Amino acid sequence: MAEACNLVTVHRVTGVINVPRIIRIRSHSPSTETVYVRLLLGQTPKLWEEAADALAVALKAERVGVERVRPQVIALIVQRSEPFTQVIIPPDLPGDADAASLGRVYLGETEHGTDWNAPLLGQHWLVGGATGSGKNSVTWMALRACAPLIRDGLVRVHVINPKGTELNALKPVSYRYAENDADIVELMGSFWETMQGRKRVLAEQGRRTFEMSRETPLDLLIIDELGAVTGYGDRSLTRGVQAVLPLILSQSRALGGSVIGALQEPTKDVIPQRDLFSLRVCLRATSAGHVDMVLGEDMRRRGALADEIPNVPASAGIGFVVKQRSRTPMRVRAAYCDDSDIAELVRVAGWPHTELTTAVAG
Ligand SMILES: Nc1ncnc2c1ncn2[C@@H]1O[C@H](COP(=O)(O)OP(=O)(O)OP(=O)(O)O)[C@@H](O)[C@H]1O
Repeated sequence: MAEACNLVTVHRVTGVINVPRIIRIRSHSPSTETVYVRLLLGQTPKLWEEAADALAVALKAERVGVERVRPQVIALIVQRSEPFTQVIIPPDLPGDADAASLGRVYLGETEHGTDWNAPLLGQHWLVGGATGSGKNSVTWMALRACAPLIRDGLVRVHVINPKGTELNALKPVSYRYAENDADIVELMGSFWETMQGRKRVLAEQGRRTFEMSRETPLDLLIIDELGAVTGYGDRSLTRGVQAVLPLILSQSRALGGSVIGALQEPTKDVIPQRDLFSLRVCLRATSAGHVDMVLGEDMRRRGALADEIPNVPASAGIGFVVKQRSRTPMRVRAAYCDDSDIAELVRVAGWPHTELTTAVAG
């Protein structure tokens, strides 16, 4: 196999063929395995990345990703078939604020059969993907983790929903909610003012880092259709948003402001400061170019084949993230919140509010 893919070396004098040694194979599931390979002298991980397509054909695999493990050792992620054949059910909502850890939010599963978690506190998330790819699943999972914290006043949700769809279920539990252009610009402006106010509070308290409390809650800004508000929307909208969004993205993390943005058509002009989003997820994409635009340079070549995810409902929620440590793409699937899961999250997040409304109505 290595020979067919030009991954062997030949001794110049003796003519002996050196074949890279397989150190270990780990099977995560019938569909995915990791093969650890010791590189031959003179070989680079990049050489193997460039041979990934040929390796996939030779191994009869759908995809081969190449991960740098340590000097001279790489791991080949060999995906033979779709690892995610079932919809992933979200775990129970955390019952109380203590149980909800925003340092480690459960989002779904990885191709290695492990939980897919990501920190939300002090982080921004970007979710790219074609229409119908399931972008909102990631947002809903973040909100489920936040539900008891919203109820207890420790998290405030600011929602920008230009399409007025699905996320409108959040209206009753949102601190701020906007659908039309003027309201969106106003909401963004007030979010930035909140962050500036927070800066003053922290300075007065002599603190440099934010701690989540009722006085200083986590302000979570959710932007559905980031592209519309930063790029291809009406000029008054995009101008207003562009005036503050870069400031919010660059300064709010340490002040208790997090942003989750969803994006359909990832192009340069609509992704503001991509690198400020610490978690970037690329679900099914319509073009190869979109993948690197969301995940970062070279990620498609290194195995994030999001544009090859079939455009069928059974693929919703499947995509790629980049492992922080090795900078290698990893296939993931977000858990799916159905209408009853969303209703439950809104009920828990809005509990005192709902109680109050019921009491008044009664
Ligand atoms: N994580 C998931 N697992 C399984 N199915 C999902 C998942 N997420 C979404 N779906 C299914 O895919 C459909 C499309 O999802 P959704 O509308 O969230 O996609 P989207 O990317 O937000 O699309 P748009 O950009 O058009 O709003 C949903 O109606 C649901 O049936």
